[in-house]
Amino acid sequence: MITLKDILYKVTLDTVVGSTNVMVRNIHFNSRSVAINDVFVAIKGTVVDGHQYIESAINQGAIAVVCEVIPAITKKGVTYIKVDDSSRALAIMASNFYGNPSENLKLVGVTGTNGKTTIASLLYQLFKKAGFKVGLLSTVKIMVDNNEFPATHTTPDSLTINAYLKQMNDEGVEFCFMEVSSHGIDQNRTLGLKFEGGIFTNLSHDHLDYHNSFAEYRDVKKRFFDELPNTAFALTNIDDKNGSIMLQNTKAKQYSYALKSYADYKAQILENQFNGLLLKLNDNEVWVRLIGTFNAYNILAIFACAELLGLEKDELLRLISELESVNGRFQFLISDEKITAIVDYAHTPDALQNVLETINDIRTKNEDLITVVGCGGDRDKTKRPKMGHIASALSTKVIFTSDNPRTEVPETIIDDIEKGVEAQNFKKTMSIVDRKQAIKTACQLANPNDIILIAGKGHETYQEVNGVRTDFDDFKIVKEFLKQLQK
Ligand SMILES: CC(=O)N[C@H]1[C@@H](OP(=O)(O)OP(=O)(O)OC[C@H]2O[C@@H](n3ccc(=O)[nH]c3=O)[C@H](O)[C@@H]2O)O[C@H](CO)[C@@H](O)[C@@H]1O[C@H](C)C(=O)N[C@@H](C)C(=O)N[C@H](CCC(=O)O)C(=O)O
Ligand SMILES: Nc1ncnc2c1ncn2[C@@H]1O[C@H](COP(=O)(O)OP(=O)(O)OP(=O)(O)O)[C@@H](O)[C@H]1O
Ligand SMILES: N[C@H](CCC[C@H](N)C(=O)O)C(=O)O
Ligand SMILES: [Mg+2]
Repeated sequence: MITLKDILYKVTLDTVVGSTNVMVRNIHFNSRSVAINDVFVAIKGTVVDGHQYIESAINQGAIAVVCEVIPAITKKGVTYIKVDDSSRALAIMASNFYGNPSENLKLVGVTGTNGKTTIASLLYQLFKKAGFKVGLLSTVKIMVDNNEFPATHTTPDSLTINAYLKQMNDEGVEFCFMEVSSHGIDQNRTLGLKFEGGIFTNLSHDHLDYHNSFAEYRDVKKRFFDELPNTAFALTNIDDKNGSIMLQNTKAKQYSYALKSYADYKAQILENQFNGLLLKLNDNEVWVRLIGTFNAYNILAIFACAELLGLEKDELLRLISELESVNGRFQFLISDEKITAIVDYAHTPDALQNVLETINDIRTKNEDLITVVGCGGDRDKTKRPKMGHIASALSTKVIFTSDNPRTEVPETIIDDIEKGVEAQNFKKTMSIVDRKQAIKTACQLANPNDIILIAGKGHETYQEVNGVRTDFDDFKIVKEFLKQLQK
């Protein structure tokens, strides 16, 4: 138990009705989770206004309420705190409640449209290999050193973040790498955390359903760097036209990385093949087992970040050459018959184009590129024809299939995708509703040296149909079929 006064340390209080010298058991922003002696923080959400649940939170035992508007009728014995912005207050309260755990480890945040999961996960891998106890908060999973927990968000809410950071403190974790999404920044989920460093990857059109404009999306990302302390480093991709904008107002020490421009950390691609990249990182040559130009950026960011965190260069280069691709992010295998299979999470037109262009940059005309792809049900329908167009224009053969149809009819989704295929590309395509059969067919169609891309599900381990999730793992399935074909 901790006093309300201690939880509110550094929160700017507008009005206080009642006492802050009360003992508090827990903090909640969802009234449904409130129990006796908890604090309820009322937040105006995107769907409803949490203020309308103040009464029900009190009925469930809330001893205090933090809100932007104190209700007209207050209850005796309950403390009401008015603040300017409840979600900001929540973030600071969350840190205080868990003993400011971000101050007891080195926390690095990765933000940008693409590459966050890849960079954060590879940094986790690298620091583990270097012998440290490490934490990870990512889209794919949460790691408290060796203990794995499922992730529900790319950047969880501030209470969840601090709860995991506290667990990391208890485990003696020294470094933690986390993804910082634009939703996370906008909703103050990372506010009040003490970051040792921040990394910017790149910015392209995304999440414009949530942010009103590209400029707003960019400015939200920039806020993360604006809020870094002067003890932190801010590492940015200067090849991206928004890379320097990110650092305009930061107090942190500024560092840049680039493949094309002048920068503190530079990389040159010496070889780009299906079994990896030969890179020159500043003046050091290193072979990495990751594919494609965008991974050269990711590796460079990792190299720079690890050096800024104090890893010794020679050891760092050796560890970089040992890194393995992240689950479902350009994860690849090469069969004994020399068929390359790539599993990637590309589930948007942009990402799909990116991945296909990367593969086409490496492959020669003699090798076929067979793409297996679908689109999720109950999700943005406008992306379907676009993905149909991109897949068929940039592959030799395409098999359209299902990707979590959810409550929709799978055949209808595939029809929508096929609407984007241009007449001259139709003969390259076929549709197989059953994703397992689609993958099997791709394996049967492939000749030695061909490439199979299975896009859309990446690390997911299920197929969701009508609310039911059954086990499904693209990588395991393709690996099994390619093995069977060898017999
Ligand atoms: C659009 C969005 O980001 N929503 C997030 C937001 O919820 P919200 O504002 O919609 O909440 P709301 O339903 O309006 O409710 C407002 C308040 O009333 C409370 N309430 C509500 C009902 C009730 O009975 N009692 C009660 O107290 C709610 O707990 C909440 O505090 O705040 C919640 C708590 O932090 C988040 O879980 C929730 O994430 C939803 C589930 C979500 O899908 N978010 C996605 C879009 C997201 O955050 N994605 C990013 C990036 C992904 C990427 O880069 O691809 C991520 O970081 O994961
Ligand atoms: N640096 C990069 N630049 C462009 N594309 C990338 C980069 N790194 C990875 N990708 C591609 O972008 C997609 C997303 O990669 P990743 O999961 O690492 O990004 P993310 O920022 O975590 O995305 P999300 O917002 O979905 O969590 C993948 O399809 C991957 O192949
Ligand atoms: N976070 C995204 C991921 C989509 C992945 C794709 N496999 C799908 O199910 O549509 C969503 O749930 O919309
Ligand atoms: Mg991610």
